Amino acid sequence: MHPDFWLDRWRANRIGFHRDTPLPLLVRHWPGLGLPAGSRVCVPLCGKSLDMVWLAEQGHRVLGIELATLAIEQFFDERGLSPHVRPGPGGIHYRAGPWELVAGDAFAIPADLLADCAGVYDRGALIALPSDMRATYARTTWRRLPAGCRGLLVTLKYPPHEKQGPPFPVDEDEVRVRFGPEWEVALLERRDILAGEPSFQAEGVTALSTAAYRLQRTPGNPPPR
Ligand SMILES: C[S@@+](CC[C@H](N)C(=O)[O-])C[C@H]1O[C@@H](n2cnc3c(N)ncnc32)[C@H](O)[C@@H]1O
Repeated sequence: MHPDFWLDRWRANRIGFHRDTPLPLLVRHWPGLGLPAGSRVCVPLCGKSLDMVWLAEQGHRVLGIELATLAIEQFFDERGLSPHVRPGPGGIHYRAGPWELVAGDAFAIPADLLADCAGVYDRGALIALPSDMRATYARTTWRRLPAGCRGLLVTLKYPPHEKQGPPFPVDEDEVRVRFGPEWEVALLERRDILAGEPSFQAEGVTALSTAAYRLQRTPGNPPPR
Protein backbone atom coordinates (compact mmCIF):
# COMPACT_ATOMS: atom_id res chain seq x y z
CA MET A 1 0.00 0.00 0.00
CA HIS A 2 1.57 3.22 -1.17
CA PRO A 3 1.78 6.29 1.10
CA ASP A 4 -0.25 8.19 -1.55
CA PHE A 5 -3.24 6.02 -0.68
CA TRP A 6 -3.35 7.65 2.77
CA LEU A 7 -2.26 11.11 1.70
CA ASP A 8 -5.05 11.16 -0.90
CA ARG A 9 -7.56 10.13 1.72
CA TRP A 10 -6.52 12.96 4.01
CA ARG A 11 -6.59 15.47 1.12
CA ALA A 12 -10.08 14.33 0.14
CA ASN A 13 -11.20 14.17 3.79
CA ARG A 14 -12.15 10.50 3.33
CA ILE A 15 -11.33 9.66 6.94
CA GLY A 16 -14.20 7.43 7.99
CA PHE A 17 -11.80 5.76 10.44
CA HIS A 18 -11.62 8.95 12.52
CA ARG A 19 -13.84 8.96 15.64
CA ASP A 20 -15.13 12.02 17.40
CA THR A 21 -15.01 10.40 20.83
CA PRO A 22 -12.30 8.33 22.54
CA LEU A 23 -12.53 4.62 21.84
CA PRO A 24 -14.49 2.88 24.64
CA LEU A 25 -12.04 -0.07 24.61
CA LEU A 26 -9.22 2.38 25.33
CA VAL A 27 -11.08 4.00 28.19
CA ARG A 28 -11.99 0.59 29.65
CA HIS A 29 -8.67 -1.20 29.33
CA TRP A 30 -5.91 1.39 29.41
CA PRO A 31 -6.04 1.87 33.20
CA GLY A 32 -5.35 -1.87 33.61
CA LEU A 33 -1.92 -1.42 32.06
CA GLY A 34 -0.93 0.47 35.19
CA LEU A 35 1.25 3.05 33.49
CA PRO A 36 2.03 5.99 35.74
CA ALA A 37 1.08 9.52 34.79
CA GLY A 38 4.00 11.26 33.12
CA SER A 39 5.05 8.20 31.15
CA ARG A 40 5.44 8.55 27.41
CA VAL A 41 3.10 6.67 25.10
CA CYS A 42 3.82 5.95 21.46
CA VAL A 43 0.84 6.09 19.09
CA PRO A 44 1.93 4.76 15.68
CA LEU A 45 -0.15 5.71 12.61
CA CYS A 46 -1.96 8.16 14.87
CA GLY A 47 -4.01 10.21 12.39
CA LYS A 48 -5.61 13.00 14.41
CA SER A 49 -7.12 10.57 16.88
CA LEU A 50 -8.91 11.93 19.93
CA ASP A 51 -7.50 8.93 21.77
CA MET A 52 -4.31 11.02 21.98
CA VAL A 53 -6.31 13.68 23.82
CA TRP A 54 -7.69 11.09 26.23
CA LEU A 55 -4.18 9.68 26.85
CA ALA A 56 -2.92 13.19 27.61
CA GLU A 57 -5.83 13.68 30.02
CA GLN A 58 -4.55 10.62 31.91
CA GLY A 59 -1.28 12.51 32.40
CA HIS A 60 0.70 10.88 29.61
CA ARG A 61 3.10 12.46 27.17
CA VAL A 62 2.13 11.33 23.69
CA LEU A 63 4.48 10.55 20.81
CA GLY A 64 2.39 10.16 17.66
CA ILE A 65 3.78 9.06 14.30
CA GLU A 66 1.83 9.87 11.17
CA LEU A 67 2.59 10.05 7.45
CA ALA A 68 0.06 12.78 6.68
CA THR A 69 1.17 16.26 7.69
CA LEU A 70 -2.40 17.37 7.11
CA ALA A 71 -3.63 15.07 9.89
CA ILE A 72 -1.07 16.50 12.31
CA GLU A 73 -1.92 20.09 11.40
CA GLN A 74 -5.62 19.39 11.86
CA PHE A 75 -4.95 17.78 15.26
CA PHE A 76 -3.29 20.93 16.59
CA ASP A 77 -5.64 23.36 14.78
CA GLU A 78 -8.66 21.63 16.29
CA ARG A 79 -7.18 22.16 19.78
CA GLY A 80 -6.37 25.83 19.02
CA LEU A 81 -2.66 25.07 19.46
CA SER A 82 0.31 26.40 17.47
CA PRO A 83 2.97 23.71 17.70
CA HIS A 84 6.71 24.25 17.49
CA VAL A 85 7.76 22.62 14.23
CA ARG A 86 11.33 21.32 13.81
CA PRO A 87 13.06 18.63 11.78
CA GLY A 88 14.16 15.78 14.05
CA PRO A 89 14.77 12.05 14.14
CA GLY A 90 12.36 10.23 11.83
CA GLY A 91 10.68 13.32 10.37
CA ILE A 92 9.29 16.74 11.18
CA HIS A 93 8.38 17.07 14.87
CA TYR A 94 5.32 19.09 15.90
CA ARG A 95 5.27 19.84 19.63
CA ALA A 96 2.68 21.51 21.84
CA GLY A 97 1.67 20.69 25.40
CA PRO A 98 1.83 16.94 26.06
CA TRP A 99 1.85 16.07 22.36
CA GLU A 100 4.79 15.46 20.07
CA LEU A 101 3.63 14.29 16.65
CA VAL A 102 6.19 13.22 14.07
CA ALA A 103 5.33 13.61 10.40
CA GLY A 104 7.15 10.58 9.05
CA ASP A 105 7.11 6.88 8.29
CA ALA A 106 6.51 4.76 11.39
CA PHE A 107 8.54 1.93 9.85
CA ALA A 108 11.59 4.20 9.70
CA ILE A 109 11.29 5.68 13.18
CA PRO A 110 14.63 5.38 15.00
CA ALA A 111 14.84 3.24 18.16
CA ASP A 112 16.42 6.17 20.04
CA LEU A 113 13.24 8.18 19.70
CA LEU A 114 11.21 5.32 21.22
CA ALA A 115 13.67 4.51 24.00
CA ASP A 116 11.68 6.23 26.75
CA CYS A 117 8.23 5.08 25.65
CA ALA A 118 6.71 3.11 28.52
CA GLY A 119 3.51 2.55 26.58
CA VAL A 120 2.18 1.99 23.08
CA TYR A 121 -1.36 2.28 21.77
CA ASP A 122 -2.49 0.83 18.46
CA ARG A 123 -5.96 1.43 17.15
CA GLY A 124 -6.33 1.51 13.39
CA ALA A 125 -2.61 0.94 12.77
CA LEU A 126 -1.96 -2.82 12.49
CA ILE A 127 -5.34 -3.35 10.85
CA ALA A 128 -4.74 -0.48 8.41
CA LEU A 129 -1.98 -2.50 6.76
CA PRO A 130 -2.01 -5.48 4.37
CA SER A 131 -0.33 -8.67 5.57
CA ASP A 132 3.21 -8.02 4.28
CA MET A 133 3.19 -4.51 5.74
CA ARG A 134 1.84 -5.81 9.06
CA ALA A 135 4.90 -8.05 9.23
CA THR A 136 7.17 -5.07 8.53
CA TYR A 137 5.34 -2.92 11.08
CA ALA A 138 5.79 -5.52 13.84
CA ARG A 139 9.46 -6.06 12.91
CA THR A 140 10.29 -2.35 12.86
CA THR A 141 8.10 0.01 14.90
CA TRP A 142 7.10 -2.44 17.65
CA ARG A 143 10.46 -4.19 17.80
CA ARG A 144 12.19 -0.87 18.52
CA LEU A 145 10.11 -0.26 21.64
CA PRO A 146 12.04 -0.85 24.86
CA ALA A 147 11.88 -3.82 27.25
CA GLY A 148 9.07 -3.46 29.79
CA CYS A 149 6.95 -1.36 27.41
CA ARG A 150 3.23 -2.10 27.81
CA GLY A 151 0.65 -1.69 25.11
CA LEU A 152 -2.97 -1.87 24.15
CA LEU A 153 -3.75 -3.21 20.68
CA VAL A 154 -7.23 -3.06 19.15
CA THR A 155 -8.08 -5.26 16.16
CA LEU A 156 -11.01 -6.19 13.95
CA LYS A 157 -12.00 -9.61 12.66
CA TYR A 158 -14.37 -10.51 9.83
CA PRO A 159 -14.42 -13.25 7.19
CA PRO A 160 -11.52 -12.15 4.93
CA HIS A 161 -13.26 -13.05 1.66
CA GLU A 162 -16.24 -10.79 2.45
CA LYS A 163 -14.52 -7.41 2.16
CA GLN A 164 -11.38 -5.75 0.92
CA GLY A 165 -9.31 -3.85 3.44
CA PRO A 166 -8.42 -1.50 4.91
CA PRO A 167 -9.32 -2.18 7.60
CA PHE A 168 -7.93 -5.71 7.34
CA PRO A 169 -9.06 -8.57 9.58
CA VAL A 170 -6.48 -9.72 12.13
CA ASP A 171 -7.26 -12.69 14.38
CA GLU A 172 -5.76 -13.75 17.69
CA ASP A 173 -3.40 -16.30 16.14
CA GLU A 174 -1.92 -13.62 13.94
CA VAL A 175 -1.44 -11.24 16.87
CA ARG A 176 0.43 -13.97 18.76
CA VAL A 177 2.59 -14.85 15.74
CA ARG A 178 3.40 -11.26 14.84
CA PHE A 179 4.30 -10.09 18.35
CA GLY A 180 5.39 -13.22 20.22
CA PRO A 181 7.71 -14.13 21.76
CA GLU A 182 9.07 -10.60 22.16
CA TRP A 183 5.75 -9.46 23.54
CA GLU A 184 3.55 -11.30 26.03
CA VAL A 185 0.06 -11.15 24.59
CA ALA A 186 -3.20 -11.36 26.58
CA LEU A 187 -6.65 -11.09 25.05
CA LEU A 188 -8.66 -8.69 27.25
CA GLU A 189 -11.98 -8.55 25.45
CA ARG A 190 -13.67 -9.53 22.23
CA ARG A 191 -17.10 -8.26 21.24
CA ASP A 192 -19.40 -8.52 18.25
CA ILE A 193 -19.97 -5.12 16.67
CA LEU A 194 -21.66 -5.89 13.35
CA ALA A 195 -25.03 -4.47 14.44
CA GLY A 196 -23.45 -1.04 14.95
CA GLU A 197 -21.48 -1.02 11.67
CA PRO A 198 -23.91 -0.49 8.77
CA SER A 199 -21.09 0.18 6.28
CA PHE A 200 -19.70 -3.32 6.85
CA GLN A 201 -23.19 -4.79 6.53
CA ALA A 202 -23.69 -2.90 3.27
CA GLU A 203 -20.53 -4.54 1.91
CA GLY A 204 -21.93 -7.98 2.75
CA VAL A 205 -19.91 -8.69 5.89
CA THR A 206 -21.77 -11.31 7.97
CA ALA A 207 -19.69 -11.28 11.16
CA LEU A 208 -17.59 -8.54 12.71
CA SER A 209 -15.85 -8.39 16.05
CA THR A 210 -13.32 -6.18 17.73
CA ALA A 211 -10.75 -7.30 20.25
CA ALA A 212 -8.44 -5.60 22.72
CA TYR A 213 -5.08 -7.12 23.68
CA ARG A 214 -2.61 -6.23 26.37
CA LEU A 215 0.99 -6.59 25.25
CA GLN A 216 4.11 -6.41 27.37
CA ARG A 217 7.60 -6.38 25.98
CA THR A 218 9.55 -9.24 27.53
CA PRO A 219 13.13 -8.87 28.80
CA GLY A 220 15.97 -10.38 26.82
CA ASN A 221 14.95 -8.86 23.52
CA PRO A 222 17.04 -9.02 20.41
CA PRO A 223 18.74 -5.70 19.62
CA PRO A 224 16.46 -3.24 17.83
CA ARG A 225 16.77 -3.09 14.06
C1 LIG B 1 -6.83 3.84 9.58
S1 LIG B 1 -6.00 5.33 9.91
C2 LIG B 1 -6.05 5.31 11.70
C3 LIG B 1 -5.65 6.60 12.34
C4 LIG B 1 -5.75 6.59 13.87
N1 LIG B 1 -4.98 5.53 14.49
C5 LIG B 1 -7.17 6.51 14.33
O1 LIG B 1 -7.53 5.58 15.06
O2 LIG B 1 -7.97 7.41 13.95
C6 LIG B 1 -4.31 4.92 9.54
C7 LIG B 1 -3.37 6.12 9.55
O3 LIG B 1 -2.04 5.66 9.39
C8 LIG B 1 -1.32 6.59 8.59
N2 LIG B 1 -0.20 5.83 8.03
C9 LIG B 1 -0.25 4.84 7.12
N3 LIG B 1 0.96 4.31 6.92
C10 LIG B 1 1.81 4.97 7.75
C11 LIG B 1 3.21 4.86 8.02
N4 LIG B 1 3.99 3.98 7.39
N5 LIG B 1 3.76 5.68 8.95
C12 LIG B 1 2.97 6.60 9.59
N6 LIG B 1 1.65 6.74 9.38
C13 LIG B 1 1.08 5.94 8.48
C14 LIG B 1 -2.36 7.09 7.60
O4 LIG B 1 -2.03 8.34 7.06
C15 LIG B 1 -3.62 7.14 8.48
O5 LIG B 1 -3.78 8.41 9.06
